[in-house]
Amino acid sequence: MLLLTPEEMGNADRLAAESGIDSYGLMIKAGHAVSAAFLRLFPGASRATVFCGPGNNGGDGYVAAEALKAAGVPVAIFHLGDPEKLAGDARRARIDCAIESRPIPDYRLYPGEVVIDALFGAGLQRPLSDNLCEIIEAVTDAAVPVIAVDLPSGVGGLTGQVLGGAFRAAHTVTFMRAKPGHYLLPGRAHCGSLEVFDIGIPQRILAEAGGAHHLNTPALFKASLPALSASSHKFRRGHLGVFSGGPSATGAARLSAMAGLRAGAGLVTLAVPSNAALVAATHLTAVMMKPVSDVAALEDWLADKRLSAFVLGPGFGVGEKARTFVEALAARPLVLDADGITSFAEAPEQLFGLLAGTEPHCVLTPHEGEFARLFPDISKHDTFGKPEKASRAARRANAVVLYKGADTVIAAPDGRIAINADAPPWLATAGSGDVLAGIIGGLLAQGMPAFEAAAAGAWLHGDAANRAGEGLTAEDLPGHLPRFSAIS
Ligand SMILES: NC(=O)C1=CN([C@@H]2O[C@H](COP(=O)(O)OP(=O)(O)OC[C@H]3O[C@@H](n4cnc5c(N)ncnc54)[C@H](OP(=O)(O)O)[C@@H]3O)[C@@H](O)[C@H]2O)[C@H](O)CC1
Ligand SMILES: [K+]
Repeated sequence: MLLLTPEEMGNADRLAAESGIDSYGLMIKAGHAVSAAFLRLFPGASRATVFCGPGNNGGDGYVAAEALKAAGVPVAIFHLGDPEKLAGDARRARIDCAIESRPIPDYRLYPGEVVIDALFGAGLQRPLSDNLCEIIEAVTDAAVPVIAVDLPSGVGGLTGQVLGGAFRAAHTVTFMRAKPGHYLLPGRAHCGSLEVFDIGIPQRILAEAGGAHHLNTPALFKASLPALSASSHKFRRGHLGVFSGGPSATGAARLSAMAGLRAGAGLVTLAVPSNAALVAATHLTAVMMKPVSDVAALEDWLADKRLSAFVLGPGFGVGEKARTFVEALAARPLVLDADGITSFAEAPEQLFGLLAGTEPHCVLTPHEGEFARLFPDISKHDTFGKPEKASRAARRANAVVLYKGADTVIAAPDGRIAINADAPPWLATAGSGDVLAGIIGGLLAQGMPAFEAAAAGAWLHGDAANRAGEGLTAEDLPGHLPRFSAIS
């Protein structure tokens, strides 16, 4: 599912106009979609209170106001800025709207009203003024239902960040394609239910205008998911190696290993330091075990070319051993998670050097804190949204970066970005990240390319959590992974 950034949507508008499509016709359809949503969702409203901004978002608001009046709804319009300065389609929409408007400071709460927020959409440039924030706060505190046009005003369509303040909509009507800010946090929490309305811009124009950002749905990775065939053999289904920590820290790696097996790897081996072998062995059945205490033992083991992917990080321990192991593994498909990432906090360039110059085959899975350790300068950039941060990090590391959180973003060095928005809050539980690393490792082991494996891993992880339901523990997740053939 393609997402369009506000800039790309602007390009689509321009291309549509150049191809002869009437831009005012698009605005009419947009405004009518908003009035239809109002009538459908709030048929008993005492008044439609329409806040109209100084650009085309405001234009949509004037069209909606006029349509609601024609439907018999009492309407009050409050404008921001000098309406005489409106230009283009927005000016025309105001002229065609026979309702007197008042300046926004005149607004007072009105019992039973429903607000249409048409202040800013794609054109939001800077934080809202204090005066506007006060009005938004009054509306929010009074629990007045809000329908947002395109985006709740104050939410950045590219980043999902709130600039100063933002409406909390019950419903958002956007046009043609959702924007990243509808799915990234905190924007997602401000949108309420999201309606994507087709105002008639042709698909070929949308495809020409955008392309980098996608919502993470199976359409993005389904074609690359491993398929079982009659000739499948456990060796053909790949061999995943998962590195364990010492005797008191084998649990995290065991979670990864089990998840890798459930994700379809034909064989999974837990590589353990010798002093942890007994502890690990008492907990393993289908997962095999191999003592690998130092880099010499690792290099011996790596001579087995059937080993097709690795997970290093969960419970491994931070330090020199992790760095030397990654040095030995860097040319192979690898998920680097947790301690594996933190081990490079003092020398991120060493890691980037190891991964440079090849087809990207490594997946880094940092949460916010780990991301800041590897990419401190990128992480500090307040104006970058999560996709831009992940994308810059992916280019720098020449690796797929899966930036974890309630709005996980997956970015490839070639610019592809997937936003994962289906994970339930109960997925934030101890060991959940270890399972995610294992799923991705299991998919890499079966030959899936790194970006698709990471996107599929994040989606499968969320899907398993939804199936397992509230109260799950990380151990429950692998057992709830869906059959790949059942994913649509
Ligand atoms: N995408 C489509 O196919 C269609 C979209 N429509 C609607 O159009 C808007 C985008 O319209 P645009 O005019 O580009 O932008 P906005 O209306 O969102 O906002 C621009 C104006 O707002 C001013 N602005 C920006 N930020 C602030 C702020 N924090 N405080 C005050 N004013 C602000 C900005 O002023 P500048 O000084 O920065 O120039 C502009 O005046 C899209 O969202 C849809 O709703 C079409 O109607 C249908 C087709
Ligand atoms: K808006």
